[in-house]
Amino acid sequence: MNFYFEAGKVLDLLDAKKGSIKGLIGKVPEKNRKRTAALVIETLKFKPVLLEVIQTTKLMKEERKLKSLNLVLVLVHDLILARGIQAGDGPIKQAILRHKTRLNGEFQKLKIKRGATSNQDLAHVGDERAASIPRYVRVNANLSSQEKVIEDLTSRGFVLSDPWASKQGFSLDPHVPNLLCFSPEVAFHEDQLYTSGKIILQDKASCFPAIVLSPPASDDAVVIDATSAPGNKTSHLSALMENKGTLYAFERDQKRFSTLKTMLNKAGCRNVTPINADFLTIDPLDPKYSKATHILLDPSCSGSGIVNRLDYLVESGSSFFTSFVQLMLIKRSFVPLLDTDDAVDEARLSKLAAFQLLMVQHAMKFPNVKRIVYSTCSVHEIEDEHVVQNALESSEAQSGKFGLAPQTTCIPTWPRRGKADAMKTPSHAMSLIRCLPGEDATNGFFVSCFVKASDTGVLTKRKERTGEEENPSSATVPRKKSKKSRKK
Ligand SMILES: C[S@@+](CC[C@H](N)C(=O)[O-])C[C@H]1O[C@@H](n2cnc3c(N)ncnc32)[C@H](O)[C@@H]1O
Repeated sequence: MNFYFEAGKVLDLLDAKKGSIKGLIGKVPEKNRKRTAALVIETLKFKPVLLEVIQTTKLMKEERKLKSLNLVLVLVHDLILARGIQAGDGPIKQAILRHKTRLNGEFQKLKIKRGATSNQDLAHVGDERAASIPRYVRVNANLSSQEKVIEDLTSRGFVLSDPWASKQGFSLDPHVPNLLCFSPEVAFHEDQLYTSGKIILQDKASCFPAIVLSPPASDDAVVIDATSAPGNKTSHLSALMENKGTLYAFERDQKRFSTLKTMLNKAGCRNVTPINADFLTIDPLDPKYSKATHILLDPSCSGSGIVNRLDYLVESGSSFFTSFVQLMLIKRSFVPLLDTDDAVDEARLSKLAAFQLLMVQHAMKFPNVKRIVYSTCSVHEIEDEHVVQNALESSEAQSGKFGLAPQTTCIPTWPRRGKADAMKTPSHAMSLIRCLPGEDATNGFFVSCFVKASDTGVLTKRKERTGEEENPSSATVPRKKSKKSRKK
């Protein structure tokens, strides 16, 4: 059983972002290392299928002894996809064997449903589009500088050149300051720049929200990251704030909160106050938080934009599909996340969208907030443009006079904007940012930014110039009719 425990532990550590597959397997006692490596990789390849089988059979719900999802995953892997569980009898093995027939049955049903002719057809082989995504490396300005990192890299043979031409080449990203692009084959998990927190491995698109929020860098700044773990965007915000002021970082999940704290510590974020709480329960008028002028909302989403699934499972953890969340779903039978049935999918997306809208509306209640960024790693309109449209029409937006920030303040040179036909006023889509996997050298992503009408600055300038109040951002503000126009 030992070697199953080792494999389960490696998967736990991968979920907690405590290292790379290679690094963590290197720490497994040598006698079990080879076997553990094979089991971990094979389990990751089949993880979505195994999760679905475990969920459908209600195995973990019925067998209270089974507490670790990752241990169950490796055991069920061997039961269904290998030569059976290679361990002596014990209560955990027995608990799983009691469901052997159903587990095998559900697996066969799944194969038929997916039109698979062999088990390998169900393996997660990654997405071809993932191959077009460079390895992005963000320099953590809290602990280093682009200049110093480049100096270090070039002293080790890296060259500023085309990252697609060789493994040694890297380039500066044209849209995100402090972001370097390498060949996807380059791994940095063991690199001292990474282990020391001087660089952060973060997809380009997921750097957009902090840039668009553009938080102030002053001692009296108050900023909120409402949904923080694992903390990539929090640490980015902290760096943009030059480690000044206060950044409240909320995270409702306890386990992810502990990952967040580790990450913030490693990244030298001295201006961040992490709080293990549900953002929706925070009183916007609480004197501690009411001063917040900028809020980042990157809530749980379907993760449909993430194409580097294997990398994603072991690296980013920034979506719904972490084992911990899966465990909660499997144990408590929450939303049937893995159901491929269209109707269930739609219901799940609607539920997510309703929650996402609530988060935006709640952020709009903070009395001093000027700028709110809402982002997802989803490509579904329902979680993206529709949430934005509904938020614009909400009473919170009306009373707070929120509209969309103009394109000029939302990475204006990024060419792919929101979907015009998904917005009531098509031109509003220009304020929104979309990233398309396979086309944009990033994962799929969506970013929007709400601003108080009076805080765009554009309004006044344009009024001064032309005497009228039309501008790209004010055009997106749902305005109440003036007394004059109401009379007409
Ligand atoms: C997409 S992840 C955030 C990723 C993070 N921004 C990053 O870049 O590393 C969403 C996170 O929000 C947390 N979350 C969801 N709803 C929340 C709420 N109401 N209050 C606080 N945290 C919440 C989830 O537990 C999850 O860790």
